[in-house]
Amino acid sequence: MDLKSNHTSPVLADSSPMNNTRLGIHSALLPYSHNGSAFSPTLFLTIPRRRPGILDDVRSSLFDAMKSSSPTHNKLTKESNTETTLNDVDLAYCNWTFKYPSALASFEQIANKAKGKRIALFLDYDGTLSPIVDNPDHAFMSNAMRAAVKNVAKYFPTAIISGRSRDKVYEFVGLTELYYAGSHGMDIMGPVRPSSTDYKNCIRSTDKQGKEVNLFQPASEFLPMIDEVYNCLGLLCNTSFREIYSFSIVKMFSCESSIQVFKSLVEITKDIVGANVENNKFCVSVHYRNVDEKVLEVRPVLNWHKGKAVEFLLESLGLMNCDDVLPIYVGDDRTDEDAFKVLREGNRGYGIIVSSVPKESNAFYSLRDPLEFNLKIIEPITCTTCEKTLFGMHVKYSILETIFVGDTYYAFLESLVA
Ligand SMILES: O=P(O)(O)OC[C@H]1O[C@H](O[C@H]2O[C@H](CO)[C@@H](O)[C@H](O)[C@H]2O)[C@H](O)[C@@H](O)[C@@H]1O
Repeated sequence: MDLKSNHTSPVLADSSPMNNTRLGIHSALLPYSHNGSAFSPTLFLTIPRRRPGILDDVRSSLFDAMKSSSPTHNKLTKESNTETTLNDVDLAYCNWTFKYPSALASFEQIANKAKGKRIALFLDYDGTLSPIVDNPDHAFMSNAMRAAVKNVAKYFPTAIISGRSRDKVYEFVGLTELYYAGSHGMDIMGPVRPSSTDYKNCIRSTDKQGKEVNLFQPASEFLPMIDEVYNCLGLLCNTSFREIYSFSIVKMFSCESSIQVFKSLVEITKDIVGANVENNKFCVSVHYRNVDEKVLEVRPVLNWHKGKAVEFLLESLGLMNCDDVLPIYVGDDRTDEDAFKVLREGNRGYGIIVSSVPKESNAFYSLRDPLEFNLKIIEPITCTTCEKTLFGMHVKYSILETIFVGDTYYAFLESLVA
């Protein structure tokens, strides 16, 4: 098994591509961010001076580039009889979907691929099942989404893989029928594996309902250090983070010790006020999205990520290397890319990226926002011809949406539940 921990230091990672100020800090890194931007593994701190950030510039130049290589979309408005252009943002998004087609529009293609296969569904939480909101404690999923996920899980093994702590994401989702992986897959509670001896730190345990499960925590040796970092950051936030008026980003760095992390953060963020620190058990998130949609994360340097968590769960479910299994992973941020990549590289399944802005991804398909990913109603249907009870997904907003009627529809559904 390819699980290596070469360092005992945690990593601070962030997605901002800004580079105004550089402060070198020792370390080996894992480049993680929540915003989908890739960055080079160099060490520096970046402190942009003004809002809006460079992301806006990048975005607008990207849009300009797309626009100039696209046909002009003009339309005449009936009322004013004046010419108006299609909104630039929509146009850019529209162009992007040539590369990452909408999972809704491509349902037939997905359905074809799923024929005769068992689907295994992996879902990210923030930005996928819940909308992104300012306060991380208020990222609630809607009841409709919960009901949809519950229904999906009746038919397909379904797991949530989140950067949150496993307990926290379970608290939000509240469905006992799912498998949960927290801390970006570093804390997995899954089905009892046929053999857990090949994974260090994989133990038998019981879940909240007393059911026997496997608990895999590949980063458990980092726990004391992460706790220390969390305590330091918590103190820092209480004292100096009051009201954010300027914008500082630690692009990414890691240190010999959490004390160094703490000292660096004090220095970098002394003018920043109002941020919020979240303990995700094996990771610590420092939120400063009130300046921009950013989160800084401290996590162990460990060759373990959401892609590995998908593989681990597939293996635990006895679905690994099975030709008749189609894993689907839905996620929205940089950490989900590891899972998309695993599915794409092995030609095993489909990643679906939830994004309202164009960005490079290893996913195959896209969805615009969590509202579009509403698995709404999935209900058993009785086929009028064969009288078998079938599995139905036929509502407007669903990645698995189907509007088939008649035989084709039933044939597809039958193969799904076969
Ligand atoms: O893997 P995920 O389930 O997507 O979790 C990733 C991070 O999500 C949360 O932060 C993000 O959502 C917050 C609530 O909408 C938002 O305020 C923040 O700006 C986003 O980055 C969560 O709070 C983090 O701990 C997770 O790592």
